[in-house]
Amino acid sequence: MDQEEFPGTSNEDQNAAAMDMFYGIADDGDLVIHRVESDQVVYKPQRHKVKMLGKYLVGGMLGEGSYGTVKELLDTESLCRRAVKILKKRKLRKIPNGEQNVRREISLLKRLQHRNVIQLIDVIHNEEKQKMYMIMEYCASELQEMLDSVPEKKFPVWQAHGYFCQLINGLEYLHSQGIIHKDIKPGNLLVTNDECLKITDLGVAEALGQFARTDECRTGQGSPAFQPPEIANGQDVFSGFKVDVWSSGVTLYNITTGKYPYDGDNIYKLFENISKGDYSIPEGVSEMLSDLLKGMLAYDATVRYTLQQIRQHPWFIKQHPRVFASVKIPPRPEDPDDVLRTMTVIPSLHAMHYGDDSEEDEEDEDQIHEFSVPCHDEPNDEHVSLSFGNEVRDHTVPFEQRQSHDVVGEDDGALQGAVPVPNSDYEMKGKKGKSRSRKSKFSSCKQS
Ligand SMILES: Nc1ncnc2c1ncn2[C@@H]1O[C@H](COP(=O)(O)OP(=O)(O)OP(=O)(O)O)[C@@H](O)[C@H]1O
Repeated sequence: MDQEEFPGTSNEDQNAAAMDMFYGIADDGDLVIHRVESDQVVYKPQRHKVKMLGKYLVGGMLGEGSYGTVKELLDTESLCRRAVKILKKRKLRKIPNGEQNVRREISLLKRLQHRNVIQLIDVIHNEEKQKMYMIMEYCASELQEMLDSVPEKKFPVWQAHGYFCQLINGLEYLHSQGIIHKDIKPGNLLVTNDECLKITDLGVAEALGQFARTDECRTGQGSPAFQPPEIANGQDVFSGFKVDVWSSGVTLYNITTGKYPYDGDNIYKLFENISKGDYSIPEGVSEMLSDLLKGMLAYDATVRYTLQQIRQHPWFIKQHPRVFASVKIPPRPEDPDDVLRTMTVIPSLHAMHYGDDSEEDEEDEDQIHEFSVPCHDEPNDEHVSLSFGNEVRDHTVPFEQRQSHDVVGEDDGALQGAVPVPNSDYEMKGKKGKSRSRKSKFSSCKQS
């Protein structure tokens, strides 16, 4: 801010005076926000923190699970998009079987390679920070997120069929490797931009012994609504393969009808309903699909369909006409205009390749006065530091061209469309926040 604007006053006074200029108070005491044209807004270059994890450039948050956060990466050698699950060992210790589940998931994923099973690319340990990084193939969305984006919460039959066939392919591969997934559900089925389904989350999966003669299992820790009667009844020993067939049946039921075969207000009620075996198939479901669902949701696991029977079922074989429009991958909630879910590493790439103009920054620094206003979307605001060993770099470079909407406080209705711009430099500082409703750390603007 130009010191001459408010001579002889403290920074706080100047900020307050500047705020008055933009908000103003009308005669009736109401707050008035003065509209400022976008061409009057000049962005001050900001430092953008570029994070590297080995050869990977770290982008924005993709999601958060109970075990850790998932962020986007760019492999700077192959230029492949990747995802990293960041696991804090201290947090894992607080989750029942947390460390054991992660260790098992890593050891299982390491030996798997199939188009319909998520590929684990790399695992990085940071003993000093007690963190673990699981680098995986990048997926654009998950079935659950796609279902949640439409009011009817289901896919058209032809689209559901395409996903279901890929689920059966992936599951058949897992079973051929002696692995029971035990937690098949739409939330664990990721989708790539080219519609390839990937089974993920092998945290509660079980590998049958190398010389096991049956698929007998004794534990089930999957999501309750997808559990078969034998688990709901507390049976000691049950067929692992048939558990996956059942939960794939519940998944098929869900993605084609938007409903669940069994529900309940709590897990006890839900398990009671599952163990009664009393469910119905909604009206409008074709006879062919209804028949497949009944075969997959057979109460008695011994008569429940096998994967081979599913493959041979007429509904599985049928070419379903594409009569209804597909459910698309929705834009990320934090950026509704970005329908293509563009790479979140772009700001970092920009910062890396357009270099540092810190001279200008330093000149301006004395004139910057700070105040806090809510803004949105600052991907690095709560970023974990990824620097460790010699492998990882963690440095700061300015990010020159922030998007205009960065200065509009979308979290604050009062600021929508009306940018509070003083006629001198300002830096706005926000609070730390979470991925989907993150607040901007800074957005600054000056009036020319
Ligand atoms: N490989 C990936 N590519 C893109 N996004 C991913 C990838 N893996 C996970 N995600 C996103 O991150 C979110 C969290 O994933 P994660 O596997 O940690 O947890 P979850 O399966 O949702 O929950 P939980 O671990 O509690 O069962 C997912 O919902 C998904 O949106």
